[in-house]
Amino acid sequence: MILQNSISCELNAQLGDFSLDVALTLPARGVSVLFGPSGCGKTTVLRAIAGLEPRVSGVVNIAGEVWQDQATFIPPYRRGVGMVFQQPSLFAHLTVEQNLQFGLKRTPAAQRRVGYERAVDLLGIAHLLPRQPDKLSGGEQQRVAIARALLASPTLLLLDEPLAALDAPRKAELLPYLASLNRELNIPLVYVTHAMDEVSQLADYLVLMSAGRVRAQGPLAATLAQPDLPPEFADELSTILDTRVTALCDDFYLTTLAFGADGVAGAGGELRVPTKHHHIGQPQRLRIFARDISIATSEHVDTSIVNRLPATIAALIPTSHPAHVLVQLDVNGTLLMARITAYSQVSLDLSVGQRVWAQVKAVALL
Ligand SMILES: Nc1ncnc2c1ncn2[C@@H]1O[C@H](COP(=O)(O)OP(=O)(O)OP(=O)(O)O)[C@@H](O)[C@H]1O
Repeated sequence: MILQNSISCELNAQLGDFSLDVALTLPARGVSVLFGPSGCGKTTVLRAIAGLEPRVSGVVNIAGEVWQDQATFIPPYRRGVGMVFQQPSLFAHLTVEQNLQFGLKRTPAAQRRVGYERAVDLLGIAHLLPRQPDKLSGGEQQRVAIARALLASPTLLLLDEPLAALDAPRKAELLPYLASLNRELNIPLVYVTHAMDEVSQLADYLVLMSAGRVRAQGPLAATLAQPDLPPEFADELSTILDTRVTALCDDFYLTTLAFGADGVAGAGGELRVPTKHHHIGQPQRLRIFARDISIATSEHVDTSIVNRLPATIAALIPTSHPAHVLVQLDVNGTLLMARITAYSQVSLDLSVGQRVWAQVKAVALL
């Protein structure tokens, strides 16, 4: 089945003291990430989509196909979802190759959407095929588990904190493989995490959850730039920028990245960041937290802050915290969001339309 349009869920449950009441509309392509603190109900939503939570009532509609409603409950084995969990659950007595063959045999040849070679190649596990799972690192085991799930040709791949059990280097090793699944395959991913670095690197669509409710949802960049993010997510407020490498300064190990309105690199402005194996012309996505931009009414050259951008104040927006104000900045057509104190707004006498300098204190490369 080719998925089109959307994955739509309305889910309700009372599990002891915990109540779940969510309505989601996820695009049926790309990576949708459910993000929120521990215990907010992310896993329960994922399991309900897979048909593993009979206690959850409501509607699960996958691109027009009803998996659950008042009259219907398609059993899990007929939903054709692939699941990957925090702990890779490989068969210990089988080699990697035999584990993969197990996934492959679950789907008749005519219905296969991912070939064996392709899955092995995508996850970079050809050299691991003869080994037993206990001879693999945690990250390698997880790559095999993902390949096995893919080989069952799922209509939807559900990943529940697949990196949570890994240390930082293993996590960094696995993230690019997950990102490539999105680019290379036409299988929608729904990904649960409480790690924001995974969100910004993987998500096309973001759902912010807390206490069994959806607090915000939408395309990644638009959701993170939403001025009215609920207080528990206010620190996440940020601008995602798509940039292109325009210069490399080897003396100081700095890369110049140009961004622009309508995707024209350089039309908006330039940022310099510590070099990370860049080459000229390379696309690079950035995240700039609103709390990492400060504002000056004149250019400060006597500062260690490398990135200073001339901007116009497009909007001044109160936040749920009285100490903070959001400043929407227009940098030649690209909008950046800054968070400053209400005290600074008053003492600098900031107003909409004013020309200022945005001082960017930190940039995260995604
Ligand atoms: N059978 C149950 N009885 C009572 N409460 C339950 C039951 N199953 C789950 N819960 C509660 O439901 C809430 C949501 O759990 P869930 O695992 O979905 O959260 P989560 O956001 O995925 O958390 P984590 O990030 O820690 O995995 C939790 O507070 C949990 O204690």
